[in-house]
Amino acid sequence: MGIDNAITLEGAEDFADTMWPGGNDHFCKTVLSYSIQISELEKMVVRMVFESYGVYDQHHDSHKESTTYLLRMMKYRVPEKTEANVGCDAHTDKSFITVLHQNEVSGLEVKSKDGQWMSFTPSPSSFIVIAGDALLAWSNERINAPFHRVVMSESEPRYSVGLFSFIKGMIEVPEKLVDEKNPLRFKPFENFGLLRYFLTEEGREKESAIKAYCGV
Ligand SMILES: O=C(O)CCC(=O)C(=O)O
Ligand SMILES: [Fe+2]
Repeated sequence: MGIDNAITLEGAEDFADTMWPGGNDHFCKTVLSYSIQISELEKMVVRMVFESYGVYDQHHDSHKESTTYLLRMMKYRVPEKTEANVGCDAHTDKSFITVLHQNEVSGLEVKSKDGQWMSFTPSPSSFIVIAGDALLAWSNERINAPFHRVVMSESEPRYSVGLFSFIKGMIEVPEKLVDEKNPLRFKPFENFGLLRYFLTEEGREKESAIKAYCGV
């Protein structure tokens, strides 16, 4: 369960109204303040990415307008002796960017491109920024959306909170990120429906085939 439109008071209130009869003002203020501050970090990362690819002026405003945020809070209990793992299975996120934070209990592991699982020592002042599938698509596969998982091996429950940014509607790859060396690639993404080839001739030809594949 998560809070949609997490950087608006309405988003926090909708969630609180579902959880508590009569809502919960204190909860709303706390999560709203957290979400807004972490969304500033997300926006800084987005800005750096857009600037580094030289597409800030042309694409940043429309990107900003179509961004929404989801906040999810997670609890991982200590596994019973007979249980192998009660964390979360390896996956990539469907988001554009995910920003994670957790209590002092470790467990998050991220897979490097060469297949090694890397773990972290949690710190109250550190946030983990992970690229999601939408950023992989937007960057025409230049930015990897890494597999990650949670493996519980400590004797305390683990609490984490994730702010996930999403692009509403279709993901368009900036023209600058498509060239002969990096032709636009087709990937139908679960949750995103279909990714159109906006820019290439090949894409236009394939569009009807893609639509048929996705049933739209
Ligand atoms: O709890 C964590 O640190 C990771 C959670 C996660 O990967 C997710 O919710 O997608
Ligand atoms: Fe994740």
